[in-house]
Amino acid sequence: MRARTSGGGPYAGRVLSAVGPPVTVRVPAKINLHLAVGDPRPDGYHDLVTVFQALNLTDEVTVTTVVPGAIAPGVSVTTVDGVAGDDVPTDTSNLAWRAVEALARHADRDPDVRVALRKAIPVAGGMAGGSADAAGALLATASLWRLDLGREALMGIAAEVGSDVAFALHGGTALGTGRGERLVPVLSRHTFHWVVAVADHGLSTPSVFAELDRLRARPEAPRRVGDVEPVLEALASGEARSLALLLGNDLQAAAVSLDPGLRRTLRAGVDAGALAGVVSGSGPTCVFLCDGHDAAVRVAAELAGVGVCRTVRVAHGPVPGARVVDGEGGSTGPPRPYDPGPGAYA
Ligand SMILES: C[C@@](CO)(OP(=O)(O)O)[C@H](O)COP(=O)(O)OP(=O)(O)OC[C@H]1O[C@@H](n2ccc(N)nc2=O)[C@H](O)[C@@H]1O
Ligand SMILES: Nc1ncnc2c1ncn2[C@@H]1O[C@H](COP(=O)(O)OP(=O)(O)O)[C@@H](O)[C@H]1O
Repeated sequence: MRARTSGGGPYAGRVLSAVGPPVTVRVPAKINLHLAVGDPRPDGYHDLVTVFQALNLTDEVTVTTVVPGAIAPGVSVTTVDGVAGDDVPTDTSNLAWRAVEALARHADRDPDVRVALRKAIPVAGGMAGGSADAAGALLATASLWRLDLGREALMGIAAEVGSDVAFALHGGTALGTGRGERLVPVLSRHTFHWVVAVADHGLSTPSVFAELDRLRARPEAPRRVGDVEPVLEALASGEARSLALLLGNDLQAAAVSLDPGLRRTLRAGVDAGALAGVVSGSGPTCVFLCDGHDAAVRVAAELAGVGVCRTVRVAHGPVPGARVVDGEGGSTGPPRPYDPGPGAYA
């Protein structure tokens, strides 16, 4: 079914796409188990060597075809699980919308969709919630439009939208280089159990990178994290205790410098019985590796009682990247053009 708009508005006279059922994609948050940050590049970015892991803390992105007079183009946001969504834009600066626009340019068509975000990933928390929404919007829109896109093409568009978007599509555990957008799957045996301490405020990613540059310009520059190889070996062994000794993040010193209260959060998690804790990405979320699910539940309960953060969540990883989900709001149509494949969470 194709429809032509009538009357005014941005799509007046244009041929609109077939009005198929909405597509819903579930997409995970990430944490960085290892984050080595290089010196600033001429383009303002920093080269990274990072190990991402996707956690079962997910946003849902539903993309619906615009119906003139009924469904307007744009973005709407609802939050769940106590997530504070005030900072999430609903205009064209929303990363999910930017992803739709990037895909529309690639497909040479109008971005004639409505994007509904259901956010459970903390905002500006160092868990790449915006990037997750962008990845979800890309996959959902590509499915809605039944674009014949390969994995490489979709990953390329993802990397244009933001450094972490490609990983949100990929999921699992992966080694990221460049800005973090060049990915290689990492063998990760077993499931790792985490406690996620969500702060009551966000930290701006560019400010944290800038603070690291400032700290590194001083004589007492923070120590850099070690090589990534031992981290990869610990992941392959599946030993949480080995991995705990190796968690490291060059941005942690900068995040703590901007938000000294994080020191207390990190200490409280370990005092509560976690094997180790680390700031995720640019923070301020802190994640704590625990010795199994039951231990994580105990640590979460104790940490929640200390009052060092807004909310505490129990999570595990690795989990798959962005996936079309069936059910209400989802689509049960024929196979989708993009399939990240089983290697996505080796
Ligand atoms: C730090 C990390 C680690 O995974 O995660 P978050 O803490 O944001 O979740 C990422 O590298 C963040 O990726 P993302 O949030 O997509 O960043 P982008 O939108 O690409 O960049 C935002 C800004 O951060 C700085 N930036 C980002 C990535 C990078 N490799 N070097 C940088 O210097 C730049 O100032 C850039 O303008
Ligand atoms: N869909 C989105 N969800 C969350 N934040 C978004 C989104 N689109 C744009 N933003 C902006 O990006 C900033 C960083 O958000 P987020 O991706 O959640 O954190 P981080 O970069 O720390 O992982 C937010 O403060 C917000 O202004």
